[in-house]
Amino acid sequence: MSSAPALFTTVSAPLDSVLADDLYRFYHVGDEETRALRGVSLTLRPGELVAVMGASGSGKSTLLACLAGLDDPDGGHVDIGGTRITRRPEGERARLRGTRVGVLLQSDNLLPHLSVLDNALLPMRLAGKVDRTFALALLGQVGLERRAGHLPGQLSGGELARAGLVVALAASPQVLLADEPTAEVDADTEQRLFEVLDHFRTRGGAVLISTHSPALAARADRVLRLHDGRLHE
Ligand SMILES: Nc1ncnc2c1ncn2[C@@H]1O[C@H](COP(=O)(O)OP(=O)(O)OP(=O)(O)O)[C@@H](O)[C@H]1O
Repeated sequence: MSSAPALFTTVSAPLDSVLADDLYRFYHVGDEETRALRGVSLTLRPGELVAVMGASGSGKSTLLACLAGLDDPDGGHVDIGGTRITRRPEGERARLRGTRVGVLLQSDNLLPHLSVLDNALLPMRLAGKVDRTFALALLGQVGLERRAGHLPGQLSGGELARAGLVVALAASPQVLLADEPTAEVDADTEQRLFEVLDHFRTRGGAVLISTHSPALAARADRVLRLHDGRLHE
């Protein structure tokens, strides 16, 4: 499986894949203020895999959501391949994500009434490039070829994690932003998922993951640590 043929076309992005400049995000619930991000800056370049680690509640999911343009920071901005995603109309953000960014959130990416294969074909349809052979090859790479016709509710937790990654990568993005892609999977499944990330990185994709897994972080090019809303390399 790890010696799979080159699945991803080589990405050539001349600019930083992701540039985050001085991000602030404060949440307010009643009188309670949570300072989730306090001046976070980072760059993610083509062909690198960066892991963000930090205690539960340190702001990792908030950072990922701001990078993906799913949430707006209160201060600072994010550029994807030189294009601003922060505080842009939702249609523009969705287009940018659809063409350049694969997003894998903690709550999985799959629509419950579509088969695993149809879930993988959906982002391709939105990006205007349906490639069933590629979708099946990706499913094969994560060992899910025999689950293509199953509904998400018929998969195990580890299988769901693998299918979610396939959906995030289906439209051949330049950037993958994945929030704890190996949460709640066993060591073998983590290895399979890493191989897919590594393959994507080798072909020039830029990967940023949040993780609690020291084993996964050890295989990243860089590890960033979030503590009290600030990043430390
Ligand atoms: N929508 C929200 N409203 C209010 N507070 C929030 C909201 N989302 C997150 N928070 C708070 O912001 C802080 C950062 O949360 P976040 O989910 O980014 O942390 P995390 O590092 O991803 O945690 P975990 O590792 O447990 O997933 C936490 O204290 C959380 O309670």
